[in-house]
Amino acid sequence: MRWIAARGLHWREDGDPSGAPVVFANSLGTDLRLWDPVLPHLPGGLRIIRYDKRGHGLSEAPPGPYAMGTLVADAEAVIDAAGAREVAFVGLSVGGMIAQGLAAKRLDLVRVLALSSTGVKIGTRRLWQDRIDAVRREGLAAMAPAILERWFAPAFRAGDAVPPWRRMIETQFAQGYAGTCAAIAGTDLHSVAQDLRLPVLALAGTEDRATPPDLVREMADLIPGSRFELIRGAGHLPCVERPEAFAAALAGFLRATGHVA
Ligand SMILES: O=C(O)CC1=CCC(=O)O1
Repeated sequence: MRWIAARGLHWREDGDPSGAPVVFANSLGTDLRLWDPVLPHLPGGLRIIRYDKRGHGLSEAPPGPYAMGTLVADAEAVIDAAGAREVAFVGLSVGGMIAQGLAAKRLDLVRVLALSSTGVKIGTRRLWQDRIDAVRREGLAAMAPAILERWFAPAFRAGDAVPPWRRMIETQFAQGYAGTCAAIAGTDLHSVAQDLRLPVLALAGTEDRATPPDLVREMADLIPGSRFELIRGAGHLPCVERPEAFAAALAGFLRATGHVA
């Protein structure tokens, strides 16, 4: 367990300490355990760096609203704390927005991007304000059923794997959740995406109701030379629902771009 005191951020590393660095950024309402199902399926020779976005997991949850620039600066701080450079940055949903912002700002830190279940703009200001009002009024436990419906395809929800993910939602900070909603509401990366000049993989779950495949494809179409792949049968969190397929797509991309042998 590692800690960046100046920013109140929790991060950790796994895998090969001298391997090719891969940084993972999680989505709204999740913490770094989001990536647990994928790690066993990744190739060897990777240095896996994960962190809890501010307002989530073991990181601090200062009062919001958060700005996307602050979330990007947090990602920079994690990479600096790890002493890493030229990382592969993997971001899911708001984590994918952070990834785009980071690559635009600090191309020296990032070599390739994998953007899962994300877009250049997610939802509307009205939608996010409603979400902020709901979390302040009701709390995350009351919102969990609706969140799980957006996260997972019906087949996954019908099985017995959902309770730990419900717990993950319920144990996040309401203040951190609201602060992050505000960051998403204020973010439009249309012009940023068009100017990205690095290898990018865009991944979409065919059953995703939060960031449907068309939204992910819109982002991929804006990024010159990017690659778009569908993960069949998965909702918003393909790393949870289809971890082997997610890992295979990521590993194929890391090999194709020479990030790992
Ligand atoms: O709506 C959700 O809960 C899914 C989501 C949207 C942005 C994000 O990070 O997660």
